[in-house]
Amino acid sequence: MPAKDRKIAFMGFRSVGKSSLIIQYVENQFVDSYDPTIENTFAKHTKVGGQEYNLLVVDTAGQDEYSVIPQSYFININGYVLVYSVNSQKSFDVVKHVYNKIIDMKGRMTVPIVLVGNKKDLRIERVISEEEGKHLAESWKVPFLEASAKENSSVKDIFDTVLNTIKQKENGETPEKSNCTLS
Ligand SMILES: Nc1nc2c(ncn2[C@@H]2O[C@H](COP(=O)(O)OP(=O)(O)OP(=O)(O)O)[C@@H](O)[C@H]2O)c(=O)[nH]1
Repeated sequence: MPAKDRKIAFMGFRSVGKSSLIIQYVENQFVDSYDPTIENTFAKHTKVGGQEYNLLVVDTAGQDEYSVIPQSYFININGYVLVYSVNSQKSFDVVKHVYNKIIDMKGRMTVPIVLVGNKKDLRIERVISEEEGKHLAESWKVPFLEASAKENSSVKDIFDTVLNTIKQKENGETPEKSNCTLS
């Protein structure tokens, strides 16, 4: 099977760790300093479920509730990773705004999205429980993961999950449908 070209965008509030998750995945390193992103694109060749991918990852400038999302983030993007950090209520609120904007532009049924709660290593500072994240993802009917770029926890899972979600949507499956049995 030839490698498939896929492009995904990471979105969410400032400083939630979008760049850190991507750099951990692409370069296997964690940088503790904070350097706000304007926009970056990273390339990585990967294999998920026997399928090879030429993956492009767009690291966006952090959004807030007032951001107008550039048209380019809606064109030629196959899937979205929406990130909040578990120590920030504001980032959890902003991720809902970003979701609504994507859905307005792309339509609920067609758009592959994964919700990620990052910085799960910050146990004492946590203000968003895992249950709250799970609940939000369930209401959107999208996969949910908690991760830590710092501890390299569940980072590869994010990318595997978004590529699998894109594949399911392309095959016309929903997670519920693909699990159902006919009697
Ligand atoms: N403890 C902890 N800190 C993290 C984690 N991920 C990122 N950080 C830190 O959070 C800060 C912001 O990380 P970035 O990756 O730059 O966040 P961003 O979402 O790309 O930020 P913008 O470019 O402003 O949108 C940096 O100081 C990181 O070192 C994590 O999993 N745990």
